[in-house]
Amino acid sequence: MENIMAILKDKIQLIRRDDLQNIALVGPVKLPIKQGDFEATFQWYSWTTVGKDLTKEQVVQSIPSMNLAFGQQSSVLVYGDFTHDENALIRMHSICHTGDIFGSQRCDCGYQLHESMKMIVDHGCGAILYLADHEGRGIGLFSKSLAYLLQEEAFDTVEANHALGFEDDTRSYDDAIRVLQVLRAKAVTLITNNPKKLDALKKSGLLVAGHIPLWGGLTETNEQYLQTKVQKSGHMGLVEKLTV
Ligand SMILES: Nc1nc2c(ncn2[C@@H]2O[C@H](COP(=O)(O)OP(=O)(O)OP(=O)(O)O)[C@@H](O)[C@H]2O)c(=O)[nH]1
Repeated sequence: MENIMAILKDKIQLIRRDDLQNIALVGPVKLPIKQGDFEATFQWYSWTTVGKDLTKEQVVQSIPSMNLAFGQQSSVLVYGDFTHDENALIRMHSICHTGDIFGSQRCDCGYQLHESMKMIVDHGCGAILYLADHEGRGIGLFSKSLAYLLQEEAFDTVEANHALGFEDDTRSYDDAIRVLQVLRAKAVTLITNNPKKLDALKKSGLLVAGHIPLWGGLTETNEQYLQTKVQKSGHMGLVEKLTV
């Protein structure tokens, strides 16, 4: 264990939460990425919650019994000198198994993920927080498949969540913000169309320089989904762009 801790100790940070858990943040791990013509090397961190009293060594010792493959862990891709650069773009991206992995055209998630990675690399500095417990705006993947079936019967995305007994949006940004605060104290510019994400950042006391809307990837199959976000969820941006 001593040998292992000599390697890992400086790569693990324990971040305080207000409850009985802490966040264990691990990284950076060098992550070279290639997506078609796009290539860049990011620094990657992952995090999970752990018992409040655990030391770094106890965290490492307890991971085999934590069944982490059955839960969801979030992560962050960092680009450039994220701590010191004056201007950093960030994206808090809610996991979308169908859009991000399969390239589903029922939503714009895959487009937003890949476009924001390019924007951050073009800008020279930033981070993408990939929030793994946000699937379906917080209802989970299985429930999202049920919601999609209802949407095929004329429910919109918000109505489908409600019909299944969920709130429209139950996502929390608290842990992501705590991680962000460890990685950077200077102001950030958020890539989003969602005012709730912007409010969460501002309320946390984090310095927010502004936001950049990201509309695109519009198709016949996601047009209604995007319209509903503008009409019912208050998403900001260029509404006139929403015509295929
Ligand atoms: N419940 C539900 N969730 C969906 C649907 N389509 C995409 N999602 C999820 O919606 C989340 C993304 O939320 P969006 O409302 O698209 O966008 P946002 O994150 O609020 O805002 P942006 O920062 O502008 O992307 C992801 O977790 C997707 O899995 C759907 O039809 N129903």
